[in-house]
Formats: sequence, structure tokens, C-alpha cells
Amino acid sequence: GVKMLIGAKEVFGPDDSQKSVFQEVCPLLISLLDGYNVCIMAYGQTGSGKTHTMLGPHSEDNFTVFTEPQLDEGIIPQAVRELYRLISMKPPETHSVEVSIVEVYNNEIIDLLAKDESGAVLGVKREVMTMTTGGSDVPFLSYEYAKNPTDILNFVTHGLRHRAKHGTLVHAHSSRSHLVVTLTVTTKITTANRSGKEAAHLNFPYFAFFLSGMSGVTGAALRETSFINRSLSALSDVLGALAEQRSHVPYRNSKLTHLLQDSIGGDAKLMVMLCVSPAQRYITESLQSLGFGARARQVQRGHIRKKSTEKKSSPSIILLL
Ligand SMILES: Nc1ncnc2c1ncn2[C@@H]1O[C@H](COP(=O)(O)OP(=O)(O)OP(=O)(O)O)[C@@H](O)[C@H]1O
Repeated sequence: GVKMLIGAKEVFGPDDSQKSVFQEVCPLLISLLDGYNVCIMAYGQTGSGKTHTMLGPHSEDNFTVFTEPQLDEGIIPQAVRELYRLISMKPPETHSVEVSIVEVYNNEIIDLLAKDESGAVLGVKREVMTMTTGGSDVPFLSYEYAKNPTDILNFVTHGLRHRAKHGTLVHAHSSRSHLVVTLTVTTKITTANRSGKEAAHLNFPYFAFFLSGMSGVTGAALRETSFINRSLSALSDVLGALAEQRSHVPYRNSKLTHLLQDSIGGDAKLMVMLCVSPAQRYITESLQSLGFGARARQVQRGHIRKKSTEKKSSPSIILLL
């Protein structure tokens, strides 16, 4: 019933494996190598399973990296391994991957891979700008070159550890900030031009993983919570404007939506993983999440640049109970 209600593509229950969830993501990796920007968004209340879905089993913010695939690993490790497998089938030296990890906390963008002169990682505040092309960019953001899946997963672990430690976040729960892990693939396509000489083109599609959730805390954490809720309502407003094909999309109303502008608008492919508790006591939160999914579902992806014959498509919504 829920599936029909919000038009979810697939619904997964407690007995479904991480592998079966990943099957939904696999085609998006092909799209990435075809040149599309892709974004997978995990959305849901505190404790609903966003981190479990995206990374796999973890204790607090500690996530262990394994060189070999693990039985229960989440979407990020599986996607990263599949990405390198796909790249290994391409001509050598044509694709390279860089990773950036950003936390959006109290409407600030924090670069979780920024280092000081001694190489120690520290969170540094960055700004998001609108470029002359209309897209968004974060000047000075750290991008780390990653030669294999383990490299990427190590950076993610570093980022997560740092996220848990910086500033007032010591006691804070992860749901009080948004985490954005982005993989940028540089593709060198060599084509023979009219004079018979080879010309190289560079293309930078990227794959963003985004974890976000609302929480119902009070007291000291209220400030963080109100920022979380404000950026999520800004996200909802952006999806609403895109769904109604309004000429003005309010990306710049929050740092989060400004940062994610190129991942949710334009011809980017968006997949929303709604993490929803099956428990009755969370019915309000669950309905809120389903409402968000329903709104995201109505967005029509615009400006398809690849094949003009391709139909406009909507984001895929995956429901995890
Ligand atoms: N599908 C699942 N199978 C087994 N355990 C799960 C599953 N989903 C979540 N859990 C467990 O439930 C707990 C909460 O999940 P998780 O930390 O992923 O939630 P979250 O949405 O990331 O929370 P927060 O927003 O507070 O960070 C964890 O102990 C996790 O291991």
C-alpha cells in the first residue's frame, strides 16, 4: 500500500539484504560513467538506519574499512567496489577518481578532508558559490585522489571520525549534521578530430552520497536541530519548485541546497532512500519522511543532454523499513 501511495520503486523490509538494496543503485554507476551527475540521498529520522544502509554495520561513528567485500556492507562500499570494477574494463589511464567529504552543520560547510601543514586532518569552513555557468562550486574544497576502493573507504572513515570530534559536536548525535561524500570521476575521452589528430576531452561527472535526517531533541541541541530542520525544509522547497517546474528554484535558501544544487537539479539522477521505522510510536516521523519521498517523486529531471529521444524521468524512491 505504501509503495503505491508514494510511488516508491521498491520497498525493502528487515529481512532484505544490503546486496538486494544495492541492486537498485547499480544502474546509476553506469549512468555516472556515461557522464551523468548522480546523487543517492538517505533520508530518515534518527536511528532509522541511514548509516547502516549507506555504510554498513558500525558502532557510533566508527566504521571499519575492509579491503575485501563484506557480507553486510552498505551502499557506499559496494558502489565504490563496483565503480572500480567498471573502470577496470575501460581503456587504461582514461578514468581517475577523487573524493571529497563535507559536513553541513549549523548552516556551515565543513571540509572534513582539509589538512594543516603537518598533514593532520582538521575541519575547515568553506563557502559555496554560484559559478557563471549557473552551477555551484566550493572553492578550496579538498579533493583526494583515490587509486582503489580501500583508499576511498579510508578517507570516508577519516571524515566520519573527524565529524564526530570537531567543536561542539562531541556529544552530538550524527543526525544533527548532514554528511555529503562525493566521488568525482575524471574521464579523458580521446577522439580523432578532422585533421586526424587526437583531441582529449575531460568530463567530470560525480556521484554524491548524502545522509540526512531530522531528530526531535530539545535543550542544548535545539540549535543544531532547528538548523537541520531548516535545511531539510529548504530541500523540500527546492524539490517542490522543481516538481512544479517553477522558473525560480530557491537553491540558495540554505547552504545544503546550494551545495547539492547540481546533484538534485538539472539532468542529475537522484535516488532517495527513505529509511522509515515500522514502529507505531514513530508514525509522525515516518509520515513526514513519506511526505518528503512523495514530493521528491514528483520532480521531473530536466534538460536531458545525452539523447534527446530519452524521456524525462523522475527520481527513484526506495523505501527501507
Ligand atoms: N537493516 C538493518 N539491519 C540491522 N541493523 C540495522 C539495520 N538498520 C539499522 N540497524 C541498526 O539500527 C541502529 C541505528 O541505525 P543507524 O545508526 O544506521 O541510524 P541512522 O539513521 O544513521 O541514525 P542517525 O541519524 O542518528 O545517525 C544501528 O545500531 C544499526 O546497526
